[in-house]
Amino acid sequence: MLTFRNFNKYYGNHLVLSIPELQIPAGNHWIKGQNGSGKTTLFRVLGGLIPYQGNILLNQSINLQAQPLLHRRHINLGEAAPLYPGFLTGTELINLFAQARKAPADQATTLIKYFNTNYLHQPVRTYSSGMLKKLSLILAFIGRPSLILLDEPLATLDTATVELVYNLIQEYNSKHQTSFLVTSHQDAQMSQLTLTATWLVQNQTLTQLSVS
Ligand SMILES: Nc1ncnc2c1ncn2[C@@H]1O[C@H](COP(=O)(O)OP(=O)(O)OP(=O)(O)O)[C@@H](O)[C@H]1O
Repeated sequence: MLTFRNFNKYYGNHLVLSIPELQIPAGNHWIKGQNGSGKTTLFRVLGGLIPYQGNILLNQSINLQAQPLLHRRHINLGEAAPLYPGFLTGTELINLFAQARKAPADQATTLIKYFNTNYLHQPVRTYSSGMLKKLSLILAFIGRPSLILLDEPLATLDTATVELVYNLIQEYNSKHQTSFLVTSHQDAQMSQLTLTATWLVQNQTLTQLSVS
């Protein structure tokens, strides 16, 4: 699914990640790593938010940096601490994302009901952190991407909503062959997910810890 070749990410002179050659197959992947190891940086690179050196290919064909439009159609990013303009409502953001990603009809409505979000008519600045997280998850699941990146999706969610997130990941995986990269500091909860492999970000690189 993802191929890294001579990949390096620096902030100024500070090397944060270096992956000379790596393949990540399709499926569900859990990315672990200590605070400051580079997980969010990796996701921001894969989400097309920050530049990098080298090549990353999706499905052997889409070069993420050279084909930004295809990239955006195929990879969705749910950020750990999303920032949205506070004056927009959740509904406005969802409509915008659904239109931009050519989402299937009724997908947004189904997701809104699924996450029981009855507050989306209010501006984003009035949301609690859990309410904001649910909105960011709806936005991450909108469209039909090949890959969804979820950075700390479980943080600030109540137990019932965590369960909903797992079930939706499994559903997208089996029905639409969507792959997932998920970071979490919550080991016990991640074990509920059927994982293809677990990875560790450490010493400025990404290594595979285990395969299911
Ligand atoms: N915009 C930035 N400019 C400069 N350095 C940055 C920037 N963002 C992150 N870093 C540095 O890159 C390294 C990796 O940070 P990153 O946020 O990717 O880690 P993380 O694994 O997601 O951490 P956490 O688990 O605490 O969220 C850290 O040393 C951090 O200081």
